[in-house]
Amino acid sequence: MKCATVTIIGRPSAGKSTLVNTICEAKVSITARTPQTTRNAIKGIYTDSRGQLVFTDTPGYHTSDKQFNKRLQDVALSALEDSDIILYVIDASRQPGEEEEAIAGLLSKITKTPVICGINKADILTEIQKETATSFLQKQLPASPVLTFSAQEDTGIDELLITLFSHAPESEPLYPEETFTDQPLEFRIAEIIREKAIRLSREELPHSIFVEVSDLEYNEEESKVWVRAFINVERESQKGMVVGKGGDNIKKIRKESFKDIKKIFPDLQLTIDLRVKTQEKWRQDSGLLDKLLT
Ligand SMILES: Nc1nc2c(ncn2[C@@H]2O[C@H](COP(=O)(O)OP(=O)(O)OP(=O)(O)O)[C@@H](O)[C@H]2O)c(=O)[nH]1
Repeated sequence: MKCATVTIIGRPSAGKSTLVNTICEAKVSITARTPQTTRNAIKGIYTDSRGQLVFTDTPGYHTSDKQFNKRLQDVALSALEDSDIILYVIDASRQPGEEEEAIAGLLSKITKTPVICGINKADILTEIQKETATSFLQKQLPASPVLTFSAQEDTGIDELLITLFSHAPESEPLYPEETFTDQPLEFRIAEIIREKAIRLSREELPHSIFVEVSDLEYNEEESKVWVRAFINVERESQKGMVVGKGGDNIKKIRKESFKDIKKIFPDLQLTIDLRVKTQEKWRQDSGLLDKLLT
């Protein structure tokens, strides 16, 4: 059997979360049109007769030196050093630019861990865009194989898995076969709510939101489960944007979250108590950042 930990790196919105979801066929990470929505190193686990691949979905790599982005960068770098394989995903519909060069430059310095390059969004790329991206990657990372696929359309993914397994070391699986994520339940629930809150709120909000599941109670006799969660915003003024007029928006967030959380508890009667709270400057609170990023 083979088993490898695979760290996915790439610019924000390259499609890293979509790729993990497609491979693992489960909603383990969150996707949204807003860049940099993935704050944690989330694992998706894929197992078949060849062995097991454990994916770490790194946050978007940023060159900014602000504390928040710096922390994201630290997470990406520490995850890279620990893995068996690095999968570098690029969205070739955008020009490479400074950020892409920074990532490629960083990866070119890695000698011990194999780097596999993936050109994503093949479904919307022109031949010229594919060629430009391929030659960029061949120049920057001449030792790395380059594959083209569409995470969204699920094309080229089988070839990607073949390449990943060919670089995976011989080893016993790290997780039981049926596992697709090792995230604690509270975290999965918080991620579902955060995704809905981001999708349903105005553009300027996303980075100011984090979700905390404060209570998760089961009543086995009555087949009931009760969830209390807080959507935390940074400023009092943002609270209204999440809650919406007459509570309209928060109701929508709860309704949409309910559908996905219900899938986790199909046989239980689910109640969600969702509230909005202001926690000023949470992004500058390093204690809280530690909690969220580990
Ligand atoms: N056309 C097309 N769109 C894609 C594909 N893969 C991802 N997308 C879209 O690209 C956007 C970003 O995808 P994500 O998976 O959230 O990207 P990410 O790299 O995880 O982003 P961060 O978490 O911000 O680092 C979403 O709107 C996806 O639907 C693809 O293969 N084709």
